[in-house]
Amino acid sequence: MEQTTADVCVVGAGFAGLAAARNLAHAGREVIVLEARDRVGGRVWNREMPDGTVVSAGGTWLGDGQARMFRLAREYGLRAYPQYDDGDHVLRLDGAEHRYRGTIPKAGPATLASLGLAFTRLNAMARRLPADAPWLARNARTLDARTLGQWLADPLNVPSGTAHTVLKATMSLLFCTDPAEVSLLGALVLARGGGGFDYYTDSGRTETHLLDGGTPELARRMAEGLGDAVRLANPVRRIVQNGNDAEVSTDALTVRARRVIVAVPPVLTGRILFEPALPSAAGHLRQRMAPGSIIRVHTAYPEPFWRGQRLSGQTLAPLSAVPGTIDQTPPGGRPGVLSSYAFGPGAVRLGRLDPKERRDVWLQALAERFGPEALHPLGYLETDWSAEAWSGGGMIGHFPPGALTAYGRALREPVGRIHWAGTETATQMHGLMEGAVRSGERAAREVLALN
Ligand SMILES: Cc1cc2nc3c(=O)[nH]c(=O)nc-3n(C[C@H](O)[C@H](O)[C@H](O)COP(=O)(O)OP(=O)(O)OC[C@H]3O[C@@H](n4cnc5c(N)ncnc54)[C@H](O)[C@@H]3O)c2cc1C
Repeated sequence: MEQTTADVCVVGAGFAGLAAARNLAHAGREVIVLEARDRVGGRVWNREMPDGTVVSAGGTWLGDGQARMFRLAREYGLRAYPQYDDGDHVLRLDGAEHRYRGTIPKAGPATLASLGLAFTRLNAMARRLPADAPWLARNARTLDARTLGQWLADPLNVPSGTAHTVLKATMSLLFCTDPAEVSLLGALVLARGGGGFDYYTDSGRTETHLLDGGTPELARRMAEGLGDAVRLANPVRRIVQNGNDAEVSTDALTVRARRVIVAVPPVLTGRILFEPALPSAAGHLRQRMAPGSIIRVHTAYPEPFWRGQRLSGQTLAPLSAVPGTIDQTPPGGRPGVLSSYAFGPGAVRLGRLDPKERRDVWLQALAERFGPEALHPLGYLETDWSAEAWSGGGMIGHFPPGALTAYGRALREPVGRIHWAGTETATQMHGLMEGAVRSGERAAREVLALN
């Protein structure tokens, strides 16, 4: 067993861990980053399709408010290019196809009024939350006892049935789970950090740019800058705290450090043995913050043929097996790449099919929107984030009812020498790559303030 020492040991080399390590190294601290996978990036991942096209299969788009991500991309020499946005988006509802541009679907005045009312009410509730301590809001218990699904199902909040269908699909997309599993208070925490739900649900604000080479290339370059400090294929099994330092152990290595930053998806802290055990709130909170299910499929075609039909490639079909699609064609324009998604219970159902059957269902769903050309891709690549052992699902861990008011204080509160990072701990841009970077920087500041 190799033994080594560092000022700070960072667990996890996603954007949160890398941002923390980078800032600590800049401040002159000796850092070691232990990463379970044989690659860095965590929930960002570049994968090669059968035709050789490389696609970003996890966190991909930057948008308004992702200033740190844009800055890091510039610093590490990566160009941001705009998302293809010409042509019509499509909303498929009740067997009808509504083409629209911009953010507001043409879905009838009652539906639109209902959507507007719901967003106004949700945003007003979100704005009233204290960003750092939503569990202290005056009505926190009431909000936390209710699910997002219950709130959406109340006709006083969402009078139109069609609007309910759209909102339920949109929220399932955001949390990758049925809104019945998400605390209303927890959902508002996400909204609060982006300035409102309309930010997270407006691709014209959240998905404005991609990085040439992909966001995983940015993570790779950040890790390269840290040199030998990043130790891949080293899942942390145990963290022992004693009087003077902490001992962080993998199967092959023990790092003795004065401080530890744990930057793994919250629920995966349950795989680490803490000695002494974590205080009950810290453990219980993380056990409850499970991620949802998301299957993402990339299909490559000789060219982005939908653009010829004056379609942007962006579609929402709440009742389809594959509710969402977006154009992810590389900047050169060839091949044409569509990224499509199944979320929550829909993704779980599709995951049960055998691969051939799932591919057939998937391509058929694309053909309903884009025509028969969609049935014959050059390449087809599935990424099921639930099958990723070191993510356990995606896109983010959510708060179930009761968790925030009972244990929320433990979200960022250090436990002895252990500090917490990860996008789920971010107060701003929570759930996004920007939130991950911000959380890593915050954890680094905590450590620097102490030593
Ligand atoms: C399909 C998908 C699409 C997304 N789309 C977008 C998008 O377009 N824009 C956007 O901004 N965000 C998007 N996101 C969210 C974004 O990817 C995440 O918010 C962000 O990458 C999380 O970073 P993190 O560092 O907090 O966690 P992670 O990236 O999960 O990093 C945690 C790291 O810890 C490692 N780890 C886990 N356990 C251990 C252990 N015991 N020992 C050592 N290492 C361990 C993991 O391997 C991982 O590398 C998307 C996510 C997914 C899954």
